[in-house]
Amino acid sequence: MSTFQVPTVDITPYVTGGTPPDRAAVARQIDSACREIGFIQIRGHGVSPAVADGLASAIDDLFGLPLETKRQWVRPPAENRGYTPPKSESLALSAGVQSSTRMKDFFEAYNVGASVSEHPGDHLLEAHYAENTWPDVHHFQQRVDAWRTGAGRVARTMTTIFADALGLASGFFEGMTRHPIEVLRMNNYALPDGMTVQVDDDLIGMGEHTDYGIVTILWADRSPGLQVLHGGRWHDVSPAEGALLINLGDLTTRLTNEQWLSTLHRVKPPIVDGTIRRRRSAAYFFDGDAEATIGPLPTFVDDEHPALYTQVTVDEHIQAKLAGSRAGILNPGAVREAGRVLQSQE
Ligand SMILES: O=C(O)CCC(=O)C(=O)O
Ligand SMILES: [Fe+2]
Repeated sequence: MSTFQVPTVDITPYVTGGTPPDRAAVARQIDSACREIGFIQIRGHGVSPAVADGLASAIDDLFGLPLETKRQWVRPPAENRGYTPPKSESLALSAGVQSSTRMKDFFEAYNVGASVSEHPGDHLLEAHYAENTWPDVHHFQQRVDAWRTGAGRVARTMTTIFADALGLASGFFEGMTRHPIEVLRMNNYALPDGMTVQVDDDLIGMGEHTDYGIVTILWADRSPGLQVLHGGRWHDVSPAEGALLINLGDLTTRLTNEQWLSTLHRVKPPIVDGTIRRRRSAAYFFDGDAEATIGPLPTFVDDEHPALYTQVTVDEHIQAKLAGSRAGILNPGAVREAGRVLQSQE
């Protein structure tokens, strides 16, 4: 495996009010990172280490509980909330890639997100804004909500930079993120005691997929396992101490008519002495208003660049993705993502 590096960008000028030239320099760096890689490591994001430590400790307290205890917080597949036991989801199906012979992904997860009650008075497509189930873990909600608030702020800062970098009107993304679908998925990669699987190269923590929305803010501990597809090969990615990973989702790819890429990624934690080395991560998905319509923007379409996607609502797009990952229904709308995975396997 090569020593591939994702670009690092310090976004301080957008967090603490930098000068216009400083901001323009950040926007240029983000533009080239999004065109070439679709994954960025950011510094200067302003979320305190104490808040990150709180998130990590909440993850540890929760996933350290017995499987049977955690199972009481499982929610139906249609609601992207609560506990997901190991081997319940197949992320590759969300990307339109069939993996019938492969065992399901072994990650376990806990999802929380923006709920109807957080947007009183808005008429929401309720399926995307289900209420949260909070586990019976001391101060779990406080610790996790502190992270959600910080990650939400980073997501909005990133979309401000995106508008500048893409030459769009400032405020463009605000228009489609008044009450965004927003989910924090906390992931734990470790085989629970008593689970027997063949520990071989096919064992996958989380199958290859692109994220679904506008942008993802990814906190990860520094255990290896995350890999991104670039130039037809999988590369290991690990954030530097205190940095956050940012990756683009499919909605941004659709808006930019593939000028910017939602990068395929997967998780394969290393196997040491026949067992999996534990890894933890938390992906904050910032997905746009459910009723917003998304398609290639006119500035990215011309005779040489015909529109590669039709207009869809965020609701339709996210539902098709979740049906793939959570309900096991291959996503027929992910033709272009599936093509990228299959190309990498040739
Ligand atoms: O565990 C990781 O680093 C990646 C998680 C991820 O890709 C996701 O939750 O969508
Ligand atoms: Fe992901």
